[in-house]
Amino acid sequence: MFTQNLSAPQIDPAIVDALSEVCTSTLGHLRDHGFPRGLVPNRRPLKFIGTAITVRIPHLDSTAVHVAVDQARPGDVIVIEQSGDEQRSCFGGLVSFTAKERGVVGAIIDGKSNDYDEVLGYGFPLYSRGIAAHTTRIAGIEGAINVPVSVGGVVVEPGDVVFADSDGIAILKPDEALEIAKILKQKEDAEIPAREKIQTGGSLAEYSGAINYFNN
Ligand SMILES: O=C([O-])CC(=O)C(=O)O
Ligand SMILES: [Mg+2]
Repeated sequence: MFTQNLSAPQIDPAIVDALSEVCTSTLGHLRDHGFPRGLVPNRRPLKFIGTAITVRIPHLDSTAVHVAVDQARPGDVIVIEQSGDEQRSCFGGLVSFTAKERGVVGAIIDGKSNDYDEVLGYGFPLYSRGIAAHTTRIAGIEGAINVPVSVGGVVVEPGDVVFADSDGIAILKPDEALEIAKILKQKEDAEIPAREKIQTGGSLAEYSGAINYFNN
C-alpha cells in the first residue's frame, strides 16, 4: 500500500537564519529529547536546516524515496525511516543528485547510504547509519510520504524543523524554534567573556558552576 500526503508548510526562513548562528550541541546542554541517535554525517564540517519531508519504506523497497525526492521543494530535508532495517542503503548518488537539483538542503536516513564518493562530489550533506553496498530496490511493495516517522529513536512529523550540524541532529517544532534559537545564541554569547577571563587565569569551574560542588 502506498500513502502520499501533501507536504507540510515550509518553516519560516527566519528560523533557518536564527539556527544557522548556533550549534545543536548547545541545545544538548539544555534538553534531552529530540536528538536522533546512531547516525553519522557523510562529511564534516556540515550544517543544514530545513523543513522535514518524511518517508517510510519497508526494508527492501525505496519506491517512495524516489517519488518523494522528485517532489521535494527548495529548503526541504528528506527524512527516511526504513521500518527498522538499518543495514540497507536507500540513498545513493542519483537520489542525492536529484535532491540537490530540487534544492533539498540535506537528508536524514535511518539506514545506510551508498555511492559515498559520488555524493561527496555533489557536496550533498546527509546523516545515515554509515555506508553499505547492499541497497534497496524499486519493488513497488509499499511506502508512505509525509507521515510521522521514527529516526534514531525520535519521532519526526512532516513540517518539523531539522537542525543538523557537525555535532548531530536536533528535531524541533516550528513554533518553538525561534525561541530556542534565541536561548542558544544567548548561551553561546555568554562564552565570549568566559574565554577572555580564562585566557587571563580565570576558572572554567567557576564559570560553569562546577566549583560549587567541590567547596568542602
Ligand atoms: O538508486 C538508489 O536507490 C540508490 C542509488 O544507488 C542512487 O541513488 O544512485
Ligand atoms: Mg547509485
